[in-house]
Amino acid sequence: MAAILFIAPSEQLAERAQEIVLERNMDVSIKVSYLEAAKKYVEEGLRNGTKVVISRGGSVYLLRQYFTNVPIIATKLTSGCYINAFEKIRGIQEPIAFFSVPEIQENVRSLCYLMNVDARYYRFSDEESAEEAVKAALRDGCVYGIGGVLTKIYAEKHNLKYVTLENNREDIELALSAAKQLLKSITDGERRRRALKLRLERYETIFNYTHDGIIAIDRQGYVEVVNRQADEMLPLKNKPYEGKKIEEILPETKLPSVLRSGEKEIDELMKVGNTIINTNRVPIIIDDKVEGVVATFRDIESVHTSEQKIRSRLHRKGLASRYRFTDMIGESRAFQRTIRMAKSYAKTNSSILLQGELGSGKEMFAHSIHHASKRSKGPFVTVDCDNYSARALQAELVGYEDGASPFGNKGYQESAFERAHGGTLFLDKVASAPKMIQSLLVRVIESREVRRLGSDHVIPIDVRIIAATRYDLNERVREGEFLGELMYELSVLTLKIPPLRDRGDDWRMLCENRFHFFLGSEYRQYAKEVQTIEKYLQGYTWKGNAHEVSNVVERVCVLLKNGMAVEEIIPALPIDSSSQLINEKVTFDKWNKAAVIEALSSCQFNISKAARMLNCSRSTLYNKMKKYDIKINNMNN
Ligand SMILES: Nc1ncnc2c1ncn2[C@@H]1O[C@H](COP(=O)(O)OP(=O)(O)OP(=O)(O)O)[C@@H](O)[C@H]1O
Repeated sequence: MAAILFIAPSEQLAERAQEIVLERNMDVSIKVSYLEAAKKYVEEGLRNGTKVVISRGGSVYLLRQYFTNVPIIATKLTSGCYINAFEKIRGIQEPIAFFSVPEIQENVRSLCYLMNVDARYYRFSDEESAEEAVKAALRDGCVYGIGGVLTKIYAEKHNLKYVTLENNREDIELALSAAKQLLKSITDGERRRRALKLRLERYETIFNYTHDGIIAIDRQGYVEVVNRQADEMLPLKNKPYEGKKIEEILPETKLPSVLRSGEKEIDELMKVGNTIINTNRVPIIIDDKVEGVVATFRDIESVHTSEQKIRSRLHRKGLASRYRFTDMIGESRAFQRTIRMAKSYAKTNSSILLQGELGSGKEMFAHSIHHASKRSKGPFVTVDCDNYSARALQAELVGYEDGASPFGNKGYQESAFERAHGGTLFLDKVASAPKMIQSLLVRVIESREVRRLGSDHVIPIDVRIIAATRYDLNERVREGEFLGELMYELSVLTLKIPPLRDRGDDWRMLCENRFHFFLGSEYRQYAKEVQTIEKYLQGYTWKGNAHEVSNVVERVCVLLKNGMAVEEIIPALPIDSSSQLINEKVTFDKWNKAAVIEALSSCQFNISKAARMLNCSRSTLYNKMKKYDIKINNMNN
């Protein structure tokens, strides 16, 4: 069925319409029918793509009542249609009946008056009233009836002479043109609606699948849209939200003030329950007028989660903890007790102060605690407080905005607290932090917020702090070197790491581990020498703890690999000042092979540094190395 359906009440009208349709090459389905019978064609047409219906007279009236979802165009009877009819009734003196559904047109009335026709006008609306109209005409003494096909039926039934009005070509053309135009605007409208729907669906998808919550209000402050995320993130009231005043759904809102000022507010932070939400409020300005405001909301936690995912991918090495408790070597009761304590601390969220001598494993404990904590998937950030000047340490800890770098650097820098958000911040050698940094730390830790240098807003942070020191902080506080408040903040839990000398045979296990590390596959070759050396080291107090174990073993390995005999190496081993062997070491000849190797290895095999240490020129040192056949390639292999 074509998009235009023409229902002609008579064969004659159908034929005329067909002619025009062919001439104009139009796609129109033409059916001959009227009134009730015409309904089935419209129904069929609607099922098969009909968009516009054309009909005439009473059928139009009836079809419009039945079908409200399709436009029904009427072919109008213009005055030209009556000319033929007037030809037929010329000279008749008796009354003539004019039957029609709408009010008879004024021009027909004028024509009757001019032609001296005694005209009577009868209106009807359906078949029943059509018959009644014919009967009334007969009662009124009418001898002729003029009208459409319906009243013709009753005129014939009641023997009233009748002239059927037929539309002329012009009427049909008019109706077809109107139908064509209407069809165009319907299909255009449908296309536009489809495109709009598609666009809306696309926006709706973006709207509901973006991580941000979105609320838009119109210029009067009425809510236009609220997406799913905003609904979940904010304590909104009075659902459904659309169409309500923004204050009704979000009482504390600042959107109306943006509506008034027309000024956007970017990166504002607001607290909703325990969640910190980052908000942007942007006015929609059209032709210099504020037409509404769109606000986006982002849960800082989720920002950090996605940032962390990216960050941990990019800097996996830098931000992830490097050690686990299982990496720790030591079976002494003292050490095992410390590990057990550290493991129980790991389960909490409190600050931990690690106190232990140089090289006792504080950093290793900090990593392991982080790894065993609920924050293990978050970052582990280390700040060595001994490594920076006061200004640099401040910049490292709190960061700075673009243009606020204390060193005139371009761009911004995130604070260590931000980088550690959701994870652990390890403040190593915390006692080295200058006083002004200590008070800054107190402020940040207490408020759990950090403000970058040059910034006017604070960033909430969720960080567990582990600090390390080799000093007794209580003493430092007493001496006025360390802020009492900071010590209390940091030492909610304290872990004292025992020195190696109090850990039984742990030193031997560490030595073994290091020998394996430095000798690698050659270990078995030197097993006897290693045993002798370990025996010799028995009782040494290891003031530098694991650090010192590692350094001594590394040096011994270099000497062994250079073909030195154990007897030659023994004088190069560390001894306690109380030991008698000290004199042996002191008299160690500067140009002895062991002394040259020791000097080289303690300078990481840097010739210039070793020469300075031995107080000789580089070439003298080269000569000695040649003499003793000392090679410095692959020393660590
Ligand atoms: N129990 C242990 N098992 C294995 N290796 C250890 C152990 N303790 C320390 N180490 C190693 O010794 C070195 C020094 O340890 P760490 O840096 O943890 O000590 P620290 O107390 O933080 O030192 P510092 O006082 O210099 O900051 C590291 O290479 C570490 O891996």
